[in-house]
Parts: sequence; structure tokens; C-alpha cells
Amino acid sequence: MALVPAKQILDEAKKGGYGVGAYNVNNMEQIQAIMDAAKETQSPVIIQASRGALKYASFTYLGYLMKAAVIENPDIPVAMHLDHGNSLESAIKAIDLGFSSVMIDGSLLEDGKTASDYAYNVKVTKSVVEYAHARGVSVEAEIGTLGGIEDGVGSGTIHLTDPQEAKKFVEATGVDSLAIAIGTSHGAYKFKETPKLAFDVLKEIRGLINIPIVLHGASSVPKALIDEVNKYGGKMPGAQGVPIEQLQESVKLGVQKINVDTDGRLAITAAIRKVFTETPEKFDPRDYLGPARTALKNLIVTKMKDFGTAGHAKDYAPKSLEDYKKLYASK
Ligand SMILES: O=C(CO)COP(=O)(O)O
Ligand SMILES: O=C[C@H](O)COP(=O)(O)O
Ligand SMILES: [Zn+2]
Ligand SMILES: [Zn+2]
Repeated sequence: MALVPAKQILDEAKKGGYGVGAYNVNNMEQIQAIMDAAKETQSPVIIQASRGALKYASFTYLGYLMKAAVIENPDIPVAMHLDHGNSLESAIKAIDLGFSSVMIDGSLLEDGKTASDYAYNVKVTKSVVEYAHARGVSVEAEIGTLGGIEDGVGSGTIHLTDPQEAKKFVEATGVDSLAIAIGTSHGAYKFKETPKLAFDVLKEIRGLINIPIVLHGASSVPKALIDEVNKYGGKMPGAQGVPIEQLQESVKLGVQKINVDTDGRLAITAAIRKVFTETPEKFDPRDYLGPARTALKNLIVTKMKDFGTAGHAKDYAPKSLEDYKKLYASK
């Protein structure tokens, strides 16, 4: 078993100067594709489930599928991560099911719609840190507000992270990694004009905090995939993401965790649309979910190479949650 807290994977990435993708999952095929890519490239990996994913598939179904990924890949360091948890209760539910890492997104109140204030973010984050660390589970928090489908917070309300506030927040909460807002947003429509991340803000934050930094909304929305989707009947005009070069620059400047959901959705959609267009007589789910799984695996293999994760699976001995429980207790 190589279930590890995301903290170990990200601390090692920080030491080694590379990025690690955290890939969102909703179903078996996505989990298998990501794990196959990790195995092929010998990469440590973070598989993450959002609140929406856990509602869609149920905590139990999705949680156990994620555990299966760990069991099937004993030589790969894997973190099971809750993405955008919005309350202590959601974190407890994930931790009690066996997740090794949780995000508490205190930028929003529990309704998922209303922006919170700094004091609330500190309070809810601290409560999650306390529960999680006592069980060896690592915690990601967020400061600043991402745009797009950050549930309910419409685009136009992006607040770039204030570096001094980030420093204060990390010291006040004891979190293990911090998601920052430097101009990315969730979904397939990230930029109306030329994509440009706020590298100056990233540099300043990196100079002030020592823990791993997380980039949400980091899909590249490759033009080739959008063209493929549209070619087979899709309709996604104006979709645009973060160019890979800007992600690589972010890694150089000190980002360790790179969140990717949208690109996986695009790869799956393009593959399924192709099957349906070219062979409309097909109706066995394996005939379209199989090619979708292969397309997703190929996409993730490329990402693991591009982010620099490839080849790092055996750099270190995986530590268990029990090890981390002791480590946290000794601090
Ligand atoms: O940040 C994400 C999940 O938390 C995913 O971002 P994308 O929508 O850019 O893939
Ligand atoms: O945070 C955004 C992720 O892409 C998850 O999206 P979701 O909430 O639709 O599952
Ligand atoms: Zn948020
Ligand atoms: Zn996110």
C-alpha cells in the first residue's frame, strides 16, 4: 500500500523542483486512466474528488474506487484528496472514509455561494487542521478567490491573493499547502484575451511562505482537443486555458500542485463524440468508455512528463498516515 498524505508528495516535489498534477475523478474509468498513466511514467499522483463528484457517485462508491487505485498500485505513492471541501463536516466524512488529504476551501461559506471573510477562513481551516493532523491527514487551504465555476462566485470576482495575507494565514492555521489565486479560474473559459498569470504575485508569495503552493484552474484547454470536440458535433467556441509554458514557469517559480479536471473532461468528451459520430451503431458502453479511458490516459501521460513528475515514483519511501500522525503530534 502506498497511500500517503499529499504533504509527502508535495514536500518531495518542492525539494525536487517539479510539479505534481492532482486529477479530478468521478468514475472508475477516470481513476484507471490516471493510475495507468502514473504507472507508465512512474509518477507519484494525487487523485481528487470534489463535493460534486462525491454527491454524484456517493462517498462510498467513489471512496472505495479510489482505495482500489491504491491497492492496485502498491509501488506508486498515491494521495486520496478531497477537493474544495466546504466545512469541517465534509472533511470529517472524507477522512473517516480513508482520504489521506483534504482541502478546506474557506473562501466561500458553507452554502458554496457567499464569499467569506478572512476571520471565517482562518477559523474553519484551523478546525479542519486540528481534526486532520490528529489522524495523519494533510490539509490544503485557499486564500484569495478563483473565478469561473468556483460554485456561485461568478467570473469577475477574482481576487488575487494578497501575499502578506497568505503569510499571516499560513502562520495562523498550520496548513500543509496553500491554494493561491494568480489569475487562473475553473472550467474551459478561463481568459477572454491572451492568457497571462500574475507571476509577480506568485514570486512574492513564494518568498514569504515555505509550504507547497497549489494552482487551481490549471487546465490548458488544448486547442487540438477543442477542435476535436467541435469536429464531432460539440459546441465550445472561445474555450481557452493556461498554456503549458505558463504552468512550467509556475513550477519554476515554486508551484507544486497543479489541479486538472477540465482537460480530462475534454479528452473524454472528444473520444466519446468520435465513436458516436464514426460508428453510430455502437451501443455497448465499453465501446465508448474504453476509448475515452485510453484518451484520458494518454493526456495524463503527457501532463506527467510536462509537469516533471515522471520518474519520481521511487525517489522516496512512502510514509503512512500513522507516520504522519506521529510527525504532526511531535510538532
Ligand atoms: O482546480 C480544479 C479542481 O479543483 C480544476 O481546474 P480546471 O477546471 O482548470 O481543470
Ligand atoms: O473545482 C472544480 C473541479 O473542476 C470540480 O468540479 P465539480 O465541482 O463540477 O465536480
Ligand atoms: Zn475558493
Ligand atoms: Zn479547484
